[in-house]
Amino acid sequence: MNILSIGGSDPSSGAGIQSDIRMFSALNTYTLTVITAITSQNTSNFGIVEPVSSKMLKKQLESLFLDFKIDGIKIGMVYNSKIIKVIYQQLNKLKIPIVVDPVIKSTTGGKLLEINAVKDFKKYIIPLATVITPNKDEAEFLSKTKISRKNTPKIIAKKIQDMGAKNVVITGIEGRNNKISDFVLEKNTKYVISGEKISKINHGSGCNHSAAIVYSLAKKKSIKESLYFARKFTYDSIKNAKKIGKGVLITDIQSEDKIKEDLSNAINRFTEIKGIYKNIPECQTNFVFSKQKPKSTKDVLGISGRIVKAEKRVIVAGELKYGGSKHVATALLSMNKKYPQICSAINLKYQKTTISKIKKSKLIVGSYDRSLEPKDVKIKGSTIKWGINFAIKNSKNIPDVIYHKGDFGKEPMIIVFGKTPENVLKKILKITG
Ligand SMILES: Nc1ncnc2c1ncn2[C@@H]1O[C@H](COP(=O)(O)OP(=O)(O)O)[C@@H](O)[C@H]1O
Ligand SMILES: Cc1ncc(COP(=O)(O)OP(=O)(O)O)c(N)n1
Repeated sequence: MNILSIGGSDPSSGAGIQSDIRMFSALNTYTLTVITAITSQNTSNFGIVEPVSSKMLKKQLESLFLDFKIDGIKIGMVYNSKIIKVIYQQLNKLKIPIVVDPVIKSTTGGKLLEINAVKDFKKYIIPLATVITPNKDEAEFLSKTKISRKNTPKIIAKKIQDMGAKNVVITGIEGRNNKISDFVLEKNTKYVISGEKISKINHGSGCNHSAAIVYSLAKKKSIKESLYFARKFTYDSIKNAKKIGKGVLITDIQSEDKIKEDLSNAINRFTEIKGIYKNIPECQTNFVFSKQKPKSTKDVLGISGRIVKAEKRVIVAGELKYGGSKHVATALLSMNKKYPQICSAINLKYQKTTISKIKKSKLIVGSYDRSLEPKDVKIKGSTIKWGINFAIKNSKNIPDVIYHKGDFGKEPMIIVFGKTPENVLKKILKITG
């Protein structure tokens, strides 16, 4: 799939064209780009803007339209009237989804749309939009109306829809109980998408949101499905935002490929630890790594077979697959529910020597006694969940390791937890060998 991003260059790659390339790549989508303006900005300050000429803009667009099948277009920073008019001339006959992110001011205070271009923005760019995604301030600015009890988000969204956008999403409306909501006016239907507000000031969430919407629309999903997808995608990107520069955080997506790469590297290194075969239990070992906010074992990457003992070596039997692990993944899900930063785990053979090494190292250890398992837990088969929750409850801090000594016919086990497979590996190195 090919998606075209039309917008400004942000050298810090936190927003604009460079951010879109990162996001579409994380979604395994080829990004075509047309630059409207070059900006100088970083995570703290906004410098200057140099718009490209109309001729340059037109040539960029023509060169792409002549060569590629384009499945969707995202429009970000357009800056001035000349740019706006060229975009309109080139795009107004297209029949593919177009998402407009009306960027007016950057988080760092930079001007992304000239004030004397606002009229043309409304006249030419807004009517191109299959979906337009103003944040609350942008919606108030475009509609010239402050959101209030009288002037509800619906009234404001309708004003923007009347300018020609087919569907309007007003993002980032803050509510009570740490909630943040997006108000949607889809043709004649209205609804609200609400969720938890992450307390991070970030660069790029709006760009990611509109990028994810166009990606999903280009995959022929409905407006509603696309908005829910984009909301989750953006939430993950904010959750995973990193302090790369000195100022605001830069949003990022932990791509599935990166999860695979990290887990695969850690598994390879695990198999090379001297004498590690002594730590493989009878039921063998699995090593898992989850996506952010995993909901079920389907969001946890693990080995579809196991890491097995072959005399004095260990070998990986099976492939990395989401849903590949049941037991270790279930233990991780219980831990992650309480401590969302914990996304990786491995199970090892229970040995008294390992437990005493764990106790000597500074790792935090929790345990549970399977003979205390309530009957209904046994019947429901939710032993692991019960055990991990029991150990968490009885530990003041996040346990690095949880073990149980088994029960009649049940093998004792140690599970090592960490934020990443690399983090788990570091803990294993402290307690094995
Ligand atoms: N702090 C936050 N926590 C969770 N979601 C957020 C947060 N800030 C914005 N969002 C969501 O991210 C998406 C992009 O919105 P927003 O960041 O408001 O756009 P913009 O960058 O244009 O201001 C929306 O779905 C919005 O609700
Ligand atoms: C070139 C460029 N385009 C867009 C923006 C807006 O980024 P930001 O201020 O972080 O806002 P959101 O991406 O979160 O809407 C920019 N700064 N530069």
